[in-house]
Amino acid sequence: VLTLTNVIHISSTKTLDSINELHYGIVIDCGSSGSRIFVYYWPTHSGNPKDLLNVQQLLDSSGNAVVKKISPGLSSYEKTPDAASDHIKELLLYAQNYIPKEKIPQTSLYVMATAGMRMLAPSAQQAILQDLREDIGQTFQFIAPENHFEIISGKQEGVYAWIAINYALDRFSHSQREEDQLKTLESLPSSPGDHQHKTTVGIIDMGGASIQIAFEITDQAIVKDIPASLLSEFNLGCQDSDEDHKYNVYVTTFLGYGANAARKTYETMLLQKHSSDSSSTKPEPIQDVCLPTGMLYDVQSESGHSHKFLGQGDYEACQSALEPLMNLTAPCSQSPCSLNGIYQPKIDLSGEFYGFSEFWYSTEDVFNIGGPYDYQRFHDKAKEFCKTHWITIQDRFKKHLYPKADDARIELQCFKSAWMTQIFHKGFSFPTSYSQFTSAQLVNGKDVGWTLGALIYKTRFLPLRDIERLEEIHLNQMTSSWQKVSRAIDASYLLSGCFLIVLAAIFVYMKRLKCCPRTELPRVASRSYFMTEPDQMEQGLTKSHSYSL
Ligand SMILES: Nc1nc2c(ncn2[C@@H]2O[C@H](COP(=O)(O)OP(=O)(O)OP(=O)(O)O)[C@@H](O)[C@H]2O)c(=O)[nH]1
Repeated sequence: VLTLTNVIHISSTKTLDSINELHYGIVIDCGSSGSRIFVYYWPTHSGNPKDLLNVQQLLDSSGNAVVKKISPGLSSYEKTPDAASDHIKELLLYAQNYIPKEKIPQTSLYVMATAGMRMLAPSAQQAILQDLREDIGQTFQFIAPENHFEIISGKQEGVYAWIAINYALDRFSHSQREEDQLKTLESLPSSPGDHQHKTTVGIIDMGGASIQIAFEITDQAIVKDIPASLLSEFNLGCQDSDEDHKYNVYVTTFLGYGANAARKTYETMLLQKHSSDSSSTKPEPIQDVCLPTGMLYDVQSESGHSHKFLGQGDYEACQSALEPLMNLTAPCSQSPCSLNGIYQPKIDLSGEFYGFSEFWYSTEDVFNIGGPYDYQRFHDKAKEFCKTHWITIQDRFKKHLYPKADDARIELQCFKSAWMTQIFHKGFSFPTSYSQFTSAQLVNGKDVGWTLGALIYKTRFLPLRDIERLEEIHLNQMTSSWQKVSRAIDASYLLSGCFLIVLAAIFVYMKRLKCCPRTELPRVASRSYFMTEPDQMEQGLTKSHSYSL
């Protein structure tokens, strides 16, 4: 028994090794302001088709996420596409140090570009992507077929961000016990085997060049009303038949509405106003209510001319000045509409929303109030910051009183604060009393950028492979255990059979002894008995005994 247990133990240890194996994946976010690499890992899938992969962000030995960002963005290689791969190589050389060497050829690499690249002409986009596809494949051993280098749509970016945060908040698990608890709390009827979706959160992601908004629609009547271009229906489960992970998400993107792009549009608007204003024969600087008081800011126009803007530090005037840029009066063919005449279904204000990128940086970097958003608190901070004289702000900056901010941040904090709040309250129509909005970057220690969602989506079928492998291992283990057990059973049956035969032989022999005493057995007769099966053993003994005589 000991030997059998040991054999099973050894084989299951080997199996466990393969089950506990770690897998790696890399996603590079090529944004308008820079490219950022993220490394993720996950253990082999649990084997339960209802579970998603357990994807984690890779940390270094000090517990810091393996992340690196370089500037400028990939789109800045518009005129020099041949140099684009050097930009990405720098990130990969950094990341590959953190992945076990033997795992590199099994690690998928995804290079995904967003709004900066979307804004380029198709020929420029293709030239950059081609350079990456050729050079990265030759230089690195990662799994990186051509379709792993792509410019993702704003809709994809929004859905990926939505997946990332809901995954980090554990809104995709559907354990029956949790559901039952939830239902008890909500006094909803529960039926066995009834797996319901947890409530998901919505997202608003404001990057440098574009904004995405995405939230789940559970009401089928509203789903039917949403134009296909604004709806994403997807299944995160590894099997199409998996109803538990099917979602209908309203998602839309606004290219050119990201904070940096909006600033450019605003500057163009000021320049146009200045040149069209008959009284503006006076020389520059041009007054800018969206810059801190007294700040002199150099602006490069699209035609390449330099201009000077002078900060007026008037936050509320800035908010009003930005309203025309949101195009709120555009014709709205299906109401209600948000920006640009785009339909946006009524938002359930009892639900939660999370804001990323600019929403996080604008609340946290200078004001230190990232996390749950409070309109009045943010408004007061922003108003105060804008009206503060630029000399004072610079002085504070030099004294490291804004340790999370860089030069670009403090220069545009006033403008970005106004843009963020206008987009949120006027553009997307969240009332100022809405208290379920949180700006975020990390949730439960996980970076919740869209890259995490992209990886979860791209690897959604991997569990199938693991499930098949686990089933195979399980089957082999069952077969080998059964073979061992059945061999053991065979052996014990054989032994018992022999034992019974011996017993029967002894019994027959004893009976015979009673009727024919041994002393009377003639030697010849003994030889003839030797040929009779039931007495075989006794005959042997007799024989040996006789021979020894
Ligand atoms: N403090 C801080 N600010 C950042 C960081 N990364 C980006 N920003 C700021 O946030 C703005 C938006 O940057 P991202 O969120 O990276 O957006 P992006 O990917 O470049 O933009 P899209 O292409 O529109 O998706 C930038 O212009 C910066 O001002 C960061 O790591 N720290």
